[in-house]
Amino acid sequence: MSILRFDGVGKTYAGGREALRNVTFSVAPGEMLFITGHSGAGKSTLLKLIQLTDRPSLGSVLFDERNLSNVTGRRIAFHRREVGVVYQNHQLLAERSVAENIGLPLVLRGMPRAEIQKRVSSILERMGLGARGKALPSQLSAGEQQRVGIARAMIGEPRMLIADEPTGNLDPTLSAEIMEIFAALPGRGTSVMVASHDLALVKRMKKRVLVLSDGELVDDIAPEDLADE
Ligand SMILES: Nc1ncnc2c1ncn2[C@@H]1O[C@H](COP(=O)(O)OP(=O)(O)OP(=O)(O)O)[C@@H](O)[C@H]1O
Repeated sequence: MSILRFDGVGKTYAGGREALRNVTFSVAPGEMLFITGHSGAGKSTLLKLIQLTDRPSLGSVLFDERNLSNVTGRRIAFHRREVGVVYQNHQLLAERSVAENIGLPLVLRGMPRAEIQKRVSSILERMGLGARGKALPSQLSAGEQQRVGIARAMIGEPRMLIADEPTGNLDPTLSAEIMEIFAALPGRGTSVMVASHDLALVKRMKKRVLVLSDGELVDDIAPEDLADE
């Protein structure tokens, strides 16, 4: 049983650039893994195929045992509810409070306000942002803003959380702190997949690491094989 399975996936962009070649791996429910590789290795392309912002040219992507090539039209929006996304620059709404930013995905789903408030307070606590709900994003530090981005992606209890270079704008200490937050997220039923070019940082987290090079999956390192590095 897997939440995500790539089976012989290839992606060639218009113009002939082959971004992914014969990529096969699977992710168990609640598993945490990193994906790393040099710039242009194909990390963002792989994440786009999970969000259905792009489609494979070859092979198949299965999410919760469903082939995503059969997910079209209105069903794309339902699929995206199951995939929380954390962005590098967090993309928070500047004029909305932290609590409003985090609750927005639930407002869009029409959830009752009291239930949204309850969930938002709980996730604010969990992210160590308990006192910052009424603040505007600009009043927070870079690390706090990224924690708000993670909270917003998690609030809908997605089956999988994906993040593309979530520490790209942070200094090394904050980057490690944010990666620790990702590493602590699974175990509540959400699988987490974080892309980062920073191999040294990723290896320190002692989680599974997929390594892409020129579009090919060249390594799939188990946490126990990172223990002594
Ligand atoms: N929309 C596109 N059209 C054409 N080529 C693209 C497109 N998006 C990405 N590419 C190319 O596909 C390859 C893989 O890009 P991708 O963004 O997936 O790599 P990445 O590993 O995420 O890199 P980075 O760490 O720099 O973000 C690169 O050569 C890139 O130039």
